[in-house]
Amino acid sequence: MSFVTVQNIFQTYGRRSIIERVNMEADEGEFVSIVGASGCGKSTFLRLLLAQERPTRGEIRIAGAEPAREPGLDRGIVFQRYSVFPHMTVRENIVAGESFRSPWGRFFGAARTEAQTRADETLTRIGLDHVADQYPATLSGGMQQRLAIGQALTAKPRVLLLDEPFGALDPGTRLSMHDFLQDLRAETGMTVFMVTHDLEEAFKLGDRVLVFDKPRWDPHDPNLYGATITYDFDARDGGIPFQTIKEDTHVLHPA
Ligand SMILES: Nc1ncnc2c1ncn2[C@@H]1O[C@H](COP(=O)(O)OP(=O)(O)OP(=O)(O)O)[C@@H](O)[C@H]1O
Repeated sequence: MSFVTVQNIFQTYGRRSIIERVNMEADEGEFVSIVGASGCGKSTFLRLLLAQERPTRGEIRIAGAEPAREPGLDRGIVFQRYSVFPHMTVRENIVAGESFRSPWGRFFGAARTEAQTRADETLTRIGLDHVADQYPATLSGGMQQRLAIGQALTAKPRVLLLDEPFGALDPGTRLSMHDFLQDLRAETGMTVFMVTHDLEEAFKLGDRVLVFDKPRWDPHDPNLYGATITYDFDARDGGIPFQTIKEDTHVLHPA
Protein backbone atom coordinates (compact mmCIF):
# COMPACT_ATOMS: atom_id res chain seq x y z
CA MET A 1 0.00 0.00 0.00
CA SER A 2 1.21 3.50 -0.74
CA PHE A 3 2.40 5.71 2.08
CA VAL A 4 0.29 8.70 0.99
CA THR A 5 -3.03 8.11 -0.72
CA VAL A 6 -5.20 10.93 -2.01
CA GLN A 7 -8.57 9.72 -3.19
CA ASN A 8 -10.87 11.85 -5.26
CA ILE A 9 -10.59 15.03 -3.21
CA PHE A 10 -12.53 18.21 -3.91
CA GLN A 11 -12.11 21.53 -2.11
CA THR A 12 -14.75 24.21 -2.49
CA TYR A 13 -14.96 27.59 -0.74
CA GLY A 14 -18.57 28.76 -0.92
CA ARG A 15 -19.48 28.45 -4.59
CA ARG A 16 -15.83 28.47 -5.67
CA SER A 17 -14.42 25.17 -6.70
CA ILE A 18 -10.65 25.23 -6.08
CA ILE A 19 -9.55 21.65 -6.65
CA GLU A 20 -11.54 18.69 -7.90
CA ARG A 21 -11.08 14.97 -8.52
CA VAL A 22 -7.51 14.94 -7.24
CA ASN A 23 -6.11 11.43 -7.03
CA MET A 24 -2.53 10.47 -6.36
CA GLU A 25 -0.36 8.10 -4.41
CA ALA A 26 3.18 8.48 -3.15
CA ASP A 27 5.59 5.96 -1.70
CA GLU A 28 7.46 6.65 1.50
CA GLY A 29 10.65 8.57 0.70
CA GLU A 30 9.42 9.99 -2.60
CA PHE A 31 10.03 13.63 -3.45
CA VAL A 32 6.98 15.05 -5.21
CA SER A 33 7.25 18.47 -6.84
CA ILE A 34 4.05 20.39 -7.58
CA VAL A 35 3.79 23.10 -10.24
CA GLY A 36 0.89 25.00 -11.76
CA ALA A 37 -0.49 28.45 -12.51
CA SER A 38 -0.83 30.96 -9.71
CA GLY A 39 -4.03 30.51 -7.73
CA CYS A 40 -4.81 27.00 -9.00
CA GLY A 41 -4.86 25.46 -5.54
CA LYS A 42 -1.34 24.13 -4.91
CA SER A 43 -1.11 25.62 -1.41
CA THR A 44 -4.65 24.44 -0.74
CA PHE A 45 -3.50 20.92 -1.57
CA LEU A 46 -0.61 21.23 0.91
CA ARG A 47 -3.00 22.52 3.61
CA LEU A 48 -5.16 19.46 3.02
CA LEU A 49 -2.13 17.17 3.42
CA LEU A 50 -1.30 19.05 6.60
CA ALA A 51 -4.92 18.59 7.78
CA GLN A 52 -5.20 22.32 8.40
CA GLU A 53 -8.40 21.90 6.40
CA ARG A 54 -10.62 18.96 5.67
CA PRO A 55 -11.51 18.36 2.01
CA THR A 56 -15.08 19.07 0.95
CA ARG A 57 -15.10 15.56 -0.50
CA GLY A 58 -12.68 12.69 -0.73
CA GLU A 59 -10.11 11.15 1.53
CA ILE A 60 -6.43 11.53 2.38
CA ARG A 61 -4.47 8.80 4.11
CA ILE A 62 -0.94 9.03 5.41
CA ALA A 63 0.59 5.78 6.68
CA GLY A 64 -2.86 4.23 6.54
CA ALA A 65 -4.63 6.82 8.70
CA GLU A 66 -6.36 10.14 8.29
CA PRO A 67 -3.72 12.85 8.91
CA ALA A 68 -3.89 14.17 12.47
CA ARG A 69 -4.64 17.84 12.98
CA GLU A 70 -1.77 18.48 15.39
CA PRO A 71 1.12 20.26 13.71
CA GLY A 72 4.67 19.02 13.67
CA LEU A 73 4.15 15.41 14.70
CA ASP A 74 4.23 13.53 11.46
CA ARG A 75 4.24 16.46 9.03
CA GLY A 76 6.37 19.59 9.02
CA ILE A 77 5.82 22.61 6.80
CA VAL A 78 8.08 25.37 5.52
CA PHE A 79 6.67 28.41 3.76
CA GLN A 80 8.24 30.81 1.26
CA ARG A 81 8.79 33.43 3.93
CA TYR A 82 10.85 32.35 6.86
CA SER A 83 8.34 30.94 9.29
CA VAL A 84 10.55 31.12 12.36
CA PHE A 85 9.77 32.82 15.68
CA PRO A 86 11.35 36.31 15.56
CA HIS A 87 11.41 36.77 19.35
CA MET A 88 13.41 33.58 19.95
CA THR A 89 17.09 32.99 19.34
CA VAL A 90 18.21 30.54 16.66
CA ARG A 91 18.77 27.81 19.27
CA GLU A 92 15.40 28.46 20.92
CA ASN A 93 13.72 28.20 17.53
CA ILE A 94 15.10 24.69 17.08
CA VAL A 95 14.07 23.69 20.62
CA ALA A 96 10.58 25.06 19.88
CA GLY A 97 10.39 22.84 16.76
CA GLU A 98 11.10 19.75 18.82
CA SER A 99 8.85 20.78 21.70
CA PHE A 100 5.80 20.20 19.49
CA ARG A 101 6.38 16.57 20.38
CA SER A 102 6.24 17.26 24.11
CA PRO A 103 2.80 16.77 25.69
CA TRP A 104 3.00 20.29 27.19
CA GLY A 105 4.31 21.95 24.05
CA ARG A 106 7.54 22.90 25.84
CA PHE A 107 10.38 21.40 27.86
CA PHE A 108 11.35 21.96 31.48
CA GLY A 109 14.45 21.26 33.63
CA ALA A 110 16.71 18.45 32.45
CA ALA A 111 14.53 17.79 29.41
CA ARG A 112 15.11 21.38 28.34
CA THR A 113 18.90 21.11 28.72
CA GLU A 114 18.87 17.90 26.70
CA ALA A 115 16.73 19.55 24.02
CA GLN A 116 19.24 22.42 23.85
CA THR A 117 22.09 19.97 23.36
CA ARG A 118 20.19 18.27 20.55
CA ALA A 119 19.41 21.71 19.08
CA ASP A 120 23.14 22.51 19.02
CA GLU A 121 23.79 19.26 17.14
CA THR A 122 21.11 20.20 14.60
CA LEU A 123 22.59 23.69 14.25
CA THR A 124 26.00 22.21 13.53
CA ARG A 125 24.45 19.97 10.89
CA ILE A 126 22.71 22.87 9.16
CA GLY A 127 25.74 25.15 9.51
CA LEU A 128 24.18 27.64 11.94
CA ASP A 129 26.02 26.75 15.16
CA HIS A 130 28.00 30.00 15.07
CA VAL A 131 24.78 32.08 15.25
CA ALA A 132 22.95 29.98 17.87
CA ASP A 133 22.47 32.94 20.25
CA GLN A 134 21.40 35.45 17.62
CA TYR A 135 17.87 36.42 16.66
CA PRO A 136 16.54 35.48 13.18
CA ALA A 137 16.37 39.12 12.03
CA THR A 138 20.19 39.26 12.14
CA LEU A 139 20.53 36.36 9.65
CA SER A 140 20.55 36.36 5.85
CA GLY A 141 17.55 35.04 3.92
CA GLY A 142 19.23 31.71 3.18
CA MET A 143 20.22 31.25 6.82
CA GLN A 144 16.69 32.01 8.00
CA GLN A 145 15.28 29.52 5.53
CA ARG A 146 17.80 26.89 6.66
CA LEU A 147 16.65 27.57 10.21
CA ALA A 148 13.00 27.14 9.17
CA ILE A 149 13.81 23.80 7.54
CA GLY A 150 15.92 22.76 10.54
CA GLN A 151 13.05 23.68 12.85
CA ALA A 152 10.54 21.67 10.80
CA LEU A 153 12.88 18.68 10.77
CA THR A 154 13.59 18.57 14.50
CA ALA A 155 10.08 17.28 15.06
CA LYS A 156 11.22 14.36 12.83
CA PRO A 157 8.27 14.53 10.48
CA ARG A 158 7.76 11.64 8.12
CA VAL A 159 6.40 14.09 5.58
CA LEU A 160 7.93 17.48 4.83
CA LEU A 161 5.70 20.00 3.05
CA LEU A 162 7.48 22.87 1.33
CA ASP A 163 5.52 25.80 -0.10
CA GLU A 164 7.87 27.68 -2.44
CA PRO A 165 10.60 27.38 0.16
CA PHE A 166 13.33 28.98 -1.95
CA GLY A 167 11.23 31.56 -3.80
CA ALA A 168 12.60 34.54 -1.90
CA LEU A 169 16.27 33.58 -2.16
CA ASP A 170 18.93 34.78 -4.58
CA PRO A 171 20.11 32.22 -7.20
CA GLY A 172 23.38 31.31 -5.42
CA THR A 173 21.72 30.75 -2.06
CA ARG A 174 18.98 28.79 -3.78
CA LEU A 175 21.53 26.34 -5.24
CA SER A 176 23.19 25.78 -1.89
CA MET A 177 19.75 25.21 -0.34
CA HIS A 178 19.09 22.56 -3.00
CA ASP A 179 22.25 20.72 -1.91
CA PHE A 180 21.24 21.09 1.72
CA LEU A 181 17.77 19.66 1.09
CA GLN A 182 19.10 16.78 -1.02
CA ASP A 183 21.57 15.85 1.74
CA LEU A 184 18.89 15.98 4.43
CA ARG A 185 16.57 13.91 2.37
CA ALA A 186 19.23 11.26 1.74
CA GLU A 187 19.92 11.17 5.49
CA THR A 188 16.34 11.01 6.72
CA GLY A 189 14.46 9.19 3.93
CA MET A 190 11.51 11.50 4.48
CA THR A 191 8.70 12.00 2.00
CA VAL A 192 8.61 15.51 0.53
CA PHE A 193 5.91 17.53 -1.24
CA MET A 194 7.29 20.78 -2.64
CA VAL A 195 5.32 23.52 -4.41
CA THR A 196 7.47 25.64 -6.69
CA HIS A 197 7.10 28.04 -9.59
CA ASP A 198 10.51 27.02 -10.91
CA LEU A 199 10.21 24.10 -13.35
CA GLU A 200 13.94 23.45 -13.38
CA GLU A 201 13.94 23.21 -9.59
CA ALA A 202 10.88 20.92 -9.71
CA PHE A 203 12.63 18.46 -12.04
CA LYS A 204 16.02 18.72 -10.38
CA LEU A 205 14.81 17.93 -6.87
CA GLY A 206 11.67 15.87 -7.48
CA ASP A 207 11.30 12.18 -8.26
CA ARG A 208 8.00 13.20 -9.77
CA VAL A 209 6.49 16.46 -10.95
CA LEU A 210 2.73 16.91 -10.66
CA VAL A 211 1.09 19.63 -12.74
CA PHE A 212 -2.09 21.23 -11.39
CA ASP A 213 -4.34 22.83 -13.99
CA LYS A 214 -7.97 23.41 -14.83
CA PRO A 215 -8.90 21.03 -17.64
CA ARG A 216 -12.46 22.35 -17.68
CA TRP A 217 -13.28 26.00 -18.00
CA ASP A 218 -16.64 27.74 -18.21
CA PRO A 219 -16.16 31.31 -19.54
CA HIS A 220 -19.49 32.37 -17.97
CA ASP A 221 -18.56 31.04 -14.56
CA PRO A 222 -14.77 30.76 -14.08
CA ASN A 223 -15.24 29.47 -10.51
CA LEU A 224 -17.38 26.53 -11.54
CA TYR A 225 -14.54 24.07 -12.08
CA GLY A 226 -11.44 23.54 -10.02
CA ALA A 227 -7.93 22.40 -10.86
CA THR A 228 -6.76 18.83 -10.83
CA ILE A 229 -3.54 16.92 -11.56
CA THR A 230 -3.18 17.00 -15.33
CA TYR A 231 0.32 15.53 -15.64
CA ASP A 232 2.39 13.26 -13.46
CA PHE A 233 5.96 13.29 -14.77
CA ASP A 234 8.59 10.83 -13.69
CA ALA A 235 11.53 13.16 -13.07
CA ARG A 236 14.07 10.51 -12.14
CA ASP A 237 15.16 9.79 -15.64
CA GLY A 238 14.81 12.99 -17.55
CA GLY A 239 11.03 12.95 -17.26
CA ILE A 240 9.45 13.38 -20.61
CA PRO A 241 9.46 9.78 -21.94
CA PHE A 242 7.82 8.61 -18.72
CA GLN A 243 5.10 11.19 -18.44
CA THR A 244 1.61 10.14 -17.48
CA ILE A 245 -1.11 12.34 -18.89
CA LYS A 246 -3.90 12.05 -16.40
CA GLU A 247 -6.41 14.45 -17.86
CA ASP A 248 -6.20 14.67 -21.61
CA THR A 249 -9.78 13.76 -22.42
CA HIS A 250 -11.76 16.20 -20.34
CA VAL A 251 -11.18 19.25 -22.50
CA LEU A 252 -12.38 17.32 -25.53
CA HIS A 253 -15.32 15.70 -23.76
CA PRO A 254 -16.51 18.04 -21.01
CA ALA A 255 -18.70 16.36 -18.44
N1 LIG B 1 -9.76 29.79 3.08
C1 LIG B 1 -10.08 30.23 1.87
N2 LIG B 1 -11.29 30.80 1.60
C2 LIG B 1 -11.60 31.21 0.37
N3 LIG B 1 -10.79 31.16 -0.69
C3 LIG B 1 -9.58 30.64 -0.51
C4 LIG B 1 -9.16 30.14 0.77
N4 LIG B 1 -7.89 29.66 0.65
C5 LIG B 1 -7.55 29.85 -0.65
N5 LIG B 1 -8.55 30.42 -1.33
C6 LIG B 1 -8.55 30.73 -2.77
O1 LIG B 1 -8.24 29.53 -3.44
C7 LIG B 1 -7.47 29.78 -4.60
C8 LIG B 1 -6.27 28.88 -4.62
O2 LIG B 1 -5.33 29.36 -3.66
P1 LIG B 1 -3.93 28.65 -3.42
O3 LIG B 1 -3.17 29.53 -2.50
O4 LIG B 1 -4.14 27.24 -3.03
O5 LIG B 1 -3.30 28.70 -4.88
P2 LIG B 1 -1.80 28.46 -5.34
O6 LIG B 1 -1.85 27.59 -6.54
O7 LIG B 1 -0.97 27.97 -4.20
O8 LIG B 1 -1.37 29.94 -5.74
P3 LIG B 1 0.08 30.64 -5.79
O9 LIG B 1 0.88 29.86 -6.78
O10 LIG B 1 -0.23 32.01 -6.25
O11 LIG B 1 0.63 30.60 -4.39
C9 LIG B 1 -7.13 31.27 -4.57
O12 LIG B 1 -7.96 31.93 -5.48
C10 LIG B 1 -7.45 31.70 -3.16
O13 LIG B 1 -7.93 33.02 -3.14
